Amino acid sequence: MTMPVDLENWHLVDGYLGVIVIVAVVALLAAGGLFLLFRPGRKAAPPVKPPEPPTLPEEKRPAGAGEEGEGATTTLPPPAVPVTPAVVAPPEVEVPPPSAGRMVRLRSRLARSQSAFGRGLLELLSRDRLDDEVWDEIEENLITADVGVSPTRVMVEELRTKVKVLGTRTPEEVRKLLREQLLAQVNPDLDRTLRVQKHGDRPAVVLVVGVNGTGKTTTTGKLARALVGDGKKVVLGAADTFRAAAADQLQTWGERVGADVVRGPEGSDPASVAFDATARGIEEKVDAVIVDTAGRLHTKTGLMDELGKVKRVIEKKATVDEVLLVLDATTGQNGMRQAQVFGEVVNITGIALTKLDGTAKGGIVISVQRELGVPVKLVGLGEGPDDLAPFDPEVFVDAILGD
Ligand SMILES: Nc1nc2c(ncn2[C@@H]2O[C@H](COP(=O)(O)OP(=O)(O)OP(=O)(O)O)[C@@H](O)[C@H]2O)c(=O)[nH]1
Repeated sequence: MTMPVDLENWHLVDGYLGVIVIVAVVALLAAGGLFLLFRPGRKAAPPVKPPEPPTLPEEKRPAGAGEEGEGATTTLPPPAVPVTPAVVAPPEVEVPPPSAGRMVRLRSRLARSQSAFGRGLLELLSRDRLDDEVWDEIEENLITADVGVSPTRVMVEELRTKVKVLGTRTPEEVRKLLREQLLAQVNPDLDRTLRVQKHGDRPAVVLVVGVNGTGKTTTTGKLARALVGDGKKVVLGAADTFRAAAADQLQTWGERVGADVVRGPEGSDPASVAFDATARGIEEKVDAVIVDTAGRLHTKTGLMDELGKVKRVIEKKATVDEVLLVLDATTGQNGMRQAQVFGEVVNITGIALTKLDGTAKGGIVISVQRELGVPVKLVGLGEGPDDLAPFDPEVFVDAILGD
């Protein structure tokens, strides 16, 4: 039996079939897509990592950080360790060497800076014929070394007479002759004792004056060290209130040898610092109070007022035993003029000649003593803390002659 074919509706059947085929194709495509998307083994997109916490470089990392054992899941803070307060050791107090024999120890430095001057003179004086030209040269050498005009004339006259008497000279005789002359000019008979002896209960007071930059503060500090080295007790007064750094500098010098330093605010009255330092010295029964002053050379009257007041105020409590003028040996004639101004303003009792290691013009010892009528008591022979020595004329002259 055959089914009759409805030819009239055939086109309808044909339309349904088309739709079914399209739906089937779409369904297949969709299934394929899903398969591709979720097939086993397909790599998933990397998850977005949360930002890592910042890390410290190795040496800055706190101890224990990042050292947890494997598999640790939680990080506990390390147990609190009780903090022991750090013990701050008091600054070590130094014991400086005594002042005696220092110039001998520092002689090589002196010889290094001065022997050219001595060698030149010895060579000239050893010549067979000493005519006027040679004598002029000798004179020039002495002037160049800052011996000063009058002492040079005196020396040349004396040498001329003695050479005439001697006639022919051996090198030893020449050396002896020159040594005598130089020593006579330096004058070994001057009293170079530093007045730092206590008066009963009261300390001696040393006032340090001079132009800034000459080594005034350094010399004050070095002197304190030398006195401590000699077994004395010292108080320092930082009356150079003009420059705070000067007081700081002095404080360091004092701390190193266990000496108290009295200071005031920057710009305060130097006289009041000097007064307080003297009072402290009396209270602590020290041997010596050393007062560093500003002594700026604005005007002569200004300087006179300042130093005069400092001195008067100290004298309410003690006596000023020593007024030390600090003079830079390298400044030559300029330094000499400054020294004269100070000499007119205060009664200088001694000279501390600094930086003698840095100049060949050692003749300044002779000229400054002559100009001021005051002995050189101390010499600075270097920047080291113990490079200040009591002046010894014989060691000085021998160093010039390269002995
Ligand atoms: N070579 C050498 N240098 C020295 C000597 N004495 C001091 N000086 C140096 O000179 C410089 C000036 O010294 P200071 O003590 O600061 O001078 P000052 O006169 O006190 O000057 P202010 O501090 O401005 O008041 C420093 O560098 C010292 O080390 C010395 O005998 N020889």
